[in-house]
Amino acid sequence: MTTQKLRLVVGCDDAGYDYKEAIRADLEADGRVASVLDVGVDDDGHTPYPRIAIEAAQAVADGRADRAILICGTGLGVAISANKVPGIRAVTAHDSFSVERSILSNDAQVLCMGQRVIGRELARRLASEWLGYAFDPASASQEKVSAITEFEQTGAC
Ligand SMILES: O=C[C@H](O)[C@H](O)COP(=O)(O)O
Repeated sequence: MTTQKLRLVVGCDDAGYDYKEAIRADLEADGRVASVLDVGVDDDGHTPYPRIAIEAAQAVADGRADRAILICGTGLGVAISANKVPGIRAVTAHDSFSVERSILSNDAQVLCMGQRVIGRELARRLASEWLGYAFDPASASQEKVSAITEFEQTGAC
């Protein structure tokens, strides 16, 4: 369980707008959430997904937010884009177990989902479940997450 309220970012392209809006409303009403920064798009937005995903990931990497949820058609393009920001671990996950392990195994700060892939209510439920997990830096997974960071920073691991 998370113990401190999370500062979140949400973002999408036009293919993910409806789910982003629904999830943002859920997050804003959730007592586990301290704040929600919406980096777009809005209801007539056509910003390409890489720009939205990178802006959201930079907010996390800069320490302005703790985590982000990104929605596009598949959840793939936003994950690829977010992962280009140093320090970011973004995953695409559409099932409960993967969402859990994205935090507990991978300490991933960014969850990506696809509006053209899963149902709206499942996406909302997964977002809620995701909020409830916290990575344990004392766990055996820390060493593996650290190896990712080491490679990113030094080119070796
Ligand atoms: O990963 C990309 C997303 O699914 C995006 O919403 C759609 O991208 P496309 O228009 O290039 O297919």
